[in-house]
Amino acid sequence: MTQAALEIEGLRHAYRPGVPALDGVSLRAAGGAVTVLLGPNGAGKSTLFALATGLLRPTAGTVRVHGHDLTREPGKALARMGVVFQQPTLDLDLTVTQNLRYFAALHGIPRAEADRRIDGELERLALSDRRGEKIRALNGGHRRRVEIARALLHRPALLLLDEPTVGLDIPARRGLIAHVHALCAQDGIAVLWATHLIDEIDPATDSVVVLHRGTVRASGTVAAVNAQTGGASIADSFDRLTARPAIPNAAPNADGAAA
Ligand SMILES: Nc1ncnc2c1ncn2[C@@H]1O[C@H](COP(=O)(O)OP(=O)(O)OP(=O)(O)O)[C@@H](O)[C@H]1O
Repeated sequence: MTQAALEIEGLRHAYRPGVPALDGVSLRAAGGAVTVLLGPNGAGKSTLFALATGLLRPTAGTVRVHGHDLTREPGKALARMGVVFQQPTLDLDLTVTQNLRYFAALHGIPRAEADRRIDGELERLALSDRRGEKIRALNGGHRRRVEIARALLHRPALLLLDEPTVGLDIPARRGLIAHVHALCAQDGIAVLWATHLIDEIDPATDSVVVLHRGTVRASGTVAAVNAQTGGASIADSFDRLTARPAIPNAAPNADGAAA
């Protein structure tokens, strides 16, 4: 099997002894595609992100980023990874450019090169005209885009996004989803996108990993997951895999439109 940008094997973590939040999770995220980590509240998505970024140490299992083991070669593994956490981490009283320059400096990117990269990322995220504004003045969708621009400045091979659309309205959500898919296609980076929202999956292109109560219940393309469950759609498969009772004839809504 060829090397994927992210390879997780047998990952386990328990916050309390005997109560695993993750219990032997394995998954891969390949370059040029979005892998959607789909799970309901409490499935273990944020725990997986904390382990994949080295914030928590697993009780068992491995995380490899472009072949670099996160425990044994944390510097090399983290250098290839960009992260957007669920909770925004921009400095509200700095401008867009100041936030991005600060992050570039932390990565040791020289100022002139940092400014070139900042210009490029802001342009493709349609934010060039906001560069001099304080983060406080931006709406939620634009703040998220700044976080994505920041996560890409050191040219990672892997981008981790933990529920990046939380709090955004529907047009902002759609815009963010489209931007991230375009980044994948343009740069060939791998994206792991955690969500509980089925309508954030592009059934034509995305891979899906369904996580429930700390274990992977199914994975693969949408067609493969539906074949595994016998579901008529990914929404149906998700209900079957997470044992949520299906609501007959329910109208699709913003949180779970059938794909
Ligand atoms: N710091 C913590 N201490 C103890 N238990 C925790 C902690 N963080 C998470 N948990 C528990 O671990 C399990 C997985 O939680 P986690 O936050 O990883 O799930 P999630 O899929 O990200 O959920 P959500 O969609 O609600 O963010 C849950 O049972 C949760 O209560």
